[in-house]
Amino acid sequence: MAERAKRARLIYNPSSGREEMKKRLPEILQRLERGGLETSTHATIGEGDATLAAADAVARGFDIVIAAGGDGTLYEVINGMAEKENRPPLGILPLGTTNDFARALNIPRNWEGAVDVILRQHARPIDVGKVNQRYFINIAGGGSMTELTYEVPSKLKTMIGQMAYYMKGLEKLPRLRPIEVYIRTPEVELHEEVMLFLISNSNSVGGFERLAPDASLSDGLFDVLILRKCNLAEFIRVVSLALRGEHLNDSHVIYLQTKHIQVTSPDYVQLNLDGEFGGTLPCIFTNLPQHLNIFVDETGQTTYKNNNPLNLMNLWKPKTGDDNEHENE
Ligand SMILES: Nc1ncnc2c1ncn2[C@@H]1O[C@H](COP(=O)(O)OP(=O)(O)OP(=O)(O)O)[C@@H](O)[C@H]1O
Repeated sequence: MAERAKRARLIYNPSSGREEMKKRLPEILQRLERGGLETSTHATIGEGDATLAAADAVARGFDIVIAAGGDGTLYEVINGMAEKENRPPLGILPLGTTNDFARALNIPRNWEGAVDVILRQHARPIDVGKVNQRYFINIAGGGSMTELTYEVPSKLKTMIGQMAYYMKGLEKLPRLRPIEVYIRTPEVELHEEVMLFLISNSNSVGGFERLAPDASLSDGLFDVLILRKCNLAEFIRVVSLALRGEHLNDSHVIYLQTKHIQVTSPDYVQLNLDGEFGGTLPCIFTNLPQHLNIFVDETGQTTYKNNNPLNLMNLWKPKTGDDNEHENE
């Protein structure tokens, strides 16, 4: 008896990035089908819909789930899958304004290359972060500037792409304020006034490629970076060091690795999870080791061009497809 074709559920956000998915859908479906994946689609209609669609795809027994869009869509899809017992492998088509996680996995930014990664079905087990009842795969953070990613209106991003982040970042710079936090891990306890804290799974975050140089996506550990209270000049200096990966020895920076971390604060602190609003403190972060299988480029051929790392405008600039093409395209 012939083996049945694998069934894939393609969950896509038609509004992602420059709305490329709307144009490319027939070609993407054709390539997936020719590559042997019987594919059906779900177009998301708004916030939270990709989470419902992913949970539904798991319940209906699809062999593969594909998230097409930006980091926001990926975040929602992961939140629909992470709780489930039988989690099918996940493919990513990075067609959003920000695609930090696809970048961390070296998934090609061009749709043909990304589809081919899915068709080769080389899965890598990836850690997932759990915070209260939500999940993240790339980074969680709180404090100055971390709310930037979800404060920029989607329409503005569609219209002017990354410029929208520059504008918002400049607007916020004079209003940087420290927050008071209590941080508890199995290894340390801290009580500090901090500008921000980041709890990272990968090293590719918001345009910083060397933020957590030892971060591994599969080691069961978070890389935690905390920036102590500082003034504007010091803030900019540490950020420019971070762009070169030279910030870890700075006296304002606390760096540690852990699998479990509790953060509380007397202040009102919003959480950013993979670029989306993720509730407020207090929070408990737990690393779920190798919780999801994600298709990656096993050939190692995908490389990303580095933008000018000394350009301070990169401060607020998540990498994009528009200015971040692959060298091997
Ligand atoms: N049909 C839709 N129309 C408008 N927004 C939608 C729609 N479907 C989903 N969304 C929302 O769009 C948000 C952004 O999606 P996504 O990350 O894929 O695109 P993006 O262009 O990279 O934007 P961002 O930079 O905000 O992540 C998601 O958080 C999702 O809730």
